[in-house]
Amino acid sequence: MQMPDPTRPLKIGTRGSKLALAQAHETRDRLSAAHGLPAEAFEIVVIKTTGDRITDRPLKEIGGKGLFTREIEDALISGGIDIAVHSMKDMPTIQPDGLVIDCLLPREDVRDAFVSPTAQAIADLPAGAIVGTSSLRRRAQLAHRRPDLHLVEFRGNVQTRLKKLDDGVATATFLAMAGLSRLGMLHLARGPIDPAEMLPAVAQGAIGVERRVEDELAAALLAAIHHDPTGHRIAAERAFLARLDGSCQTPIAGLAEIREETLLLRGEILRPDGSAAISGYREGSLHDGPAMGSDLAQELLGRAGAGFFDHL
Ligand SMILES: NCc1[nH]cc(CCC(=O)O)c1CC(=O)O
Repeated sequence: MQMPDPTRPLKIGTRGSKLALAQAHETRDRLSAAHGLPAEAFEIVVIKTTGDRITDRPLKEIGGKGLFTREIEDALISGGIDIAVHSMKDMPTIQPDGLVIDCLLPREDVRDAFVSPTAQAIADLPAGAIVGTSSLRRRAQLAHRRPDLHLVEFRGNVQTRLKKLDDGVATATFLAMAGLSRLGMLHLARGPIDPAEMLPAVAQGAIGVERRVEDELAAALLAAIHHDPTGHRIAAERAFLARLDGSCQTPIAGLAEIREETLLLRGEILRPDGSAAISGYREGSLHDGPAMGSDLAQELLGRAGAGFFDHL
């Protein structure tokens, strides 16, 4: 196989948060191990996105898709970087012309973690307890199960949110187990939440690597670290999301799993205020993910009827 030019390192674009950097390092280490390349063959390039710049407003107010990805994709298109590492959970379902994500790393824990200095689990929270989250999905899921809780907006990276808990702004919050694990902070989780109780976000725990479609060197390098089972699961979940036209404004959850060569997909949509939730299920062969995802989305949309998402 063609090897990277030793005088020109492969530029890996990423956001600058600790979690994003940990993911970029994992990608570099996997590439380095798969191809026997030294650390000098790679350069990590930190790119600031709109979502990173605006930290004082709820994400849904800033609006638009790709708040955490647009600037990185621009750098990829213009050749400033060669590959880009993303949390697939934050990725729009359609990539810009000329870019493709066909490399998924082995998926981490998909579950949400319950984080609180005082309570052991959701059931322990007293009526009226304040819970912080910036995720519309987690907010709607929690409001659905525990309408007595008081939900507040909790923006910022993992460190910022933990600081807010310390400062007593809220009694509890939720974070992805995957993020805590990659940050070496799993001890902060009181415990994982069973997906049957709180279905995770589409693609939670999955890292994807984006490249230019015509970049054959990047394609060959990345093919060696692609994890096929994760690819099938993410394809199903993202097809579900795509058919729902999921934006950051819509509470949607989805999880595909593989059991004995069968792909199992669960999906859920909720009213933003948690006053209703509709869920469904499909199963099929490993390559059926895209069809299963859009078919399940179609069913849920039909059951929901017009205006389902409008309630606030
Ligand atoms: N929206 C921010 C974000 N994007 C990816 C992760 C965690 C890592 C992952 O799910 O892969 C997080 C933080 C969180 O939800 O706690």
